Amino acid sequence: MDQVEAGTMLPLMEAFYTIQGEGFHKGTAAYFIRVGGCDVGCHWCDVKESWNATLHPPTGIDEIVTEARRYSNTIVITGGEPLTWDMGPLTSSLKQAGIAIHIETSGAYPLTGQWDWICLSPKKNMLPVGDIHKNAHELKVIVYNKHDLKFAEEQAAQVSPECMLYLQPEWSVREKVTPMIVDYVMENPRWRVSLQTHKYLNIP
Ligand SMILES: C[S@@+](CC[C@H](N)C(=O)[O-])C[C@H]1O[C@@H](n2cnc3c(N)ncnc32)[C@H](O)[C@@H]1O
Ligand SMILES: Nc1nc2[nH]cc(C(=O)O)c2c(=O)[nH]1
Ligand code: SF4
Ligand SMILES: [Mg+2]
Repeated sequence: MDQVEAGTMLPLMEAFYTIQGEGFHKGTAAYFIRVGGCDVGCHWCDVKESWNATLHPPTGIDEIVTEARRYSNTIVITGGEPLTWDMGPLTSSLKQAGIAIHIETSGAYPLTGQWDWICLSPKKNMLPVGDIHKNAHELKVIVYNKHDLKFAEEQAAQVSPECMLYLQPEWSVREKVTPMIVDYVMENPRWRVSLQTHKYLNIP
């Protein structure tokens, strides 16, 4: 559909008001907009239902923004992979409404849109493109095994000096990898631990 190509409609999977569970803004209220479509293919992805964009109805950005502003002055755009789509129209409309806009992204597609906070969560199987590393406010690497710590350092070498660094256990192996992350952060205090606290709180 032309309007989805243009970013004036987006395949909307769900939108919900909750507490940001992860990373730097953990613990703060925000309205989440989950956009469908992702072909990065992380085998442990916790929202595989988001991958097929055709299952999620093309929704006009005016409708998305009207709903969002009823809930919060902070919006997190996630997915799926939001950068699959042109984020320009949605983010300029949210900006006009005076809303702070955050993104959760793998960076696998070119960065579009205007952002107050970029959380980059790079994936080995489809590396970030362009210069998103330089623009990231937060680097959040998911740790599934020991090799992911090496990958984390390779990614950290590409971000700005101000970028916050997080290691987040992959949920299904959290009991195994969390002790390894704890030791790593104590030895490398540039890094911080990020937990998916919303899953412990039983909230979306
Ligand atoms: C579902 S993704 C959507 C946004 C984007 N596609 C990305 O990967 O950054 C949202 C966040 O959840 C993380 N995530 C996904 N599955 C996870 C899992 N099983 N355990 C821990 N974090 C996970 C991702 O790395 C990302 O930081
Ligand atoms: N509460 C809550 N916090 C989150 N932070 C990042 C999430 C995401 O799926 O992008 C997420 C999510 O799904 N729920
Ligand atoms: S990039 Fe994000 S949405 Fe896509 S498969 Fe990986 S974790 Fe899931
Ligand atoms: Mg999530």
